[in-house]
Amino acid sequence: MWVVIHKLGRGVFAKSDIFKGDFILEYRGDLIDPEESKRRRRIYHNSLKGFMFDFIWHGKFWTIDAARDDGTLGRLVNDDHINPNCKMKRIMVEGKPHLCLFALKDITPGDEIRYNYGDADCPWRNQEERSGMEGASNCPRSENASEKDLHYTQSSLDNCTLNNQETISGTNQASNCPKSDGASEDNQHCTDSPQHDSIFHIQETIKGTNQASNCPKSDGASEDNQHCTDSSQHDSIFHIQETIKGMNQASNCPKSDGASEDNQHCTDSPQHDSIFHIQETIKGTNQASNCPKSDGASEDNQHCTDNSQHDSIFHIQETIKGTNQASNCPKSDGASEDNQHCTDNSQHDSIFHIQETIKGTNQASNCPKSDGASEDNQHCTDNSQHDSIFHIQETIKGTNQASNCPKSDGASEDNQHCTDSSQHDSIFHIQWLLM
Ligand SMILES: C[S@@+](CC[C@H](N)C(=O)[O-])C[C@H]1O[C@@H](n2cnc3c(N)ncnc32)[C@H](O)[C@@H]1O
Repeated sequence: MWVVIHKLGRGVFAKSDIFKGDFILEYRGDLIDPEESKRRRRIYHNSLKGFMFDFIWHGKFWTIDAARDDGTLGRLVNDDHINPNCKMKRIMVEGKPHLCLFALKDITPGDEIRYNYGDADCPWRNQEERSGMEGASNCPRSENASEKDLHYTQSSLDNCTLNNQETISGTNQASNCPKSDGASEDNQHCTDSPQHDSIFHIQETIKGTNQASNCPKSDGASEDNQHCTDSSQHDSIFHIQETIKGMNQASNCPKSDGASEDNQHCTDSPQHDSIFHIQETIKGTNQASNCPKSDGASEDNQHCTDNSQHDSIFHIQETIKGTNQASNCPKSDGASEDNQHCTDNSQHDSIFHIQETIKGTNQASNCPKSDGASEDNQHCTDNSQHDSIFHIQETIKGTNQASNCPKSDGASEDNQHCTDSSQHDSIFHIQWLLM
């Protein structure tokens, strides 16, 4: 069972053991100077100011602005100034400061990751913790994130990223991964994309109800494609629990786990083949979505079968009480042409567009534009929406949701998964029953 924090909105929870001194994740965002920080604060809604992390560097206040939802988890870690289990440190990577979280103590599965935002004037302190998205113009702020600069190179960075991905789930981090609080500072290698693939559950609360999702079962996918099995909780499974009523939601991109080039849909920085199970309970009703069934696509393209769920990138566009969030298609960096479903220019067949209407506000997402994918893989073009794009339209509070089958305009037979005569297996119609 997962602890759900009702009043703080989203929080990040350990899924596996984390040990004292372990590097946990980076607080990622735009590094901006004091002038730019001031400018953004002038125009940001209060709820966004809470994602601006100030710290001193070279005698000035700099800011990491994580207001934009880039899918990373650092921005979702909550404050605890009394009993934090981790600490933010400033790490230098190729001359630029990065903010990285390190465990102050052993953290066990189910614990919420929380750090002391600093001496800032956080409005929720000295009073009962209350709903999180109220103004927090000076939180988080660390006035002494680190007393001295620790310098690292890109290669040590990359090396550590790899080790983190390989070792964190239930085991110690590799020896060259960053360590804190006791470990030599020399070992602190903060990574460029240190989001940890195996450990977090985002638990969100919808009016006091719990949500949980389980790892999909894989039983017959080729080793190459088997990203989530019974025995190994896969790094791409995210549990997204959402809090509606004043909260934002975010989706996170899982990291690549070393799929062969053939299956490398999302690598390094780009997001990865991911299985999302979004289960939402709103006012006591359950909703569930299931993996689409495969209809005979070539092995090469068969990313989702009856038993092995599929590499899916979710784009969750959410408008909650007038605030938009958007996530963008990950960039592909070297997937073979055959499998390159999401490139700089052509988004991928597995992109989910989740449209949610909450409290009467509409959001819309559009089909990604394709400009250069091979015919074989061109699943979503200007004219033909692709078979694997999910349009989940959700209306909360008594309205209907519907999704339509995309129209095909000439994609090769191989890829034409949704036609007039055969409703395609990858289209989900998710309808929510409310109240
Ligand atoms: C960096 S975000 C953390 C993620 C946030 N809970 C969310 O759902 O987006 C910082 C914001 O979370 C909320 N928050 C963080 N720690 C809190 C706490 N201890 N009590 C109440 N609200 C908190 C505040 O609104 C703060 O501005």
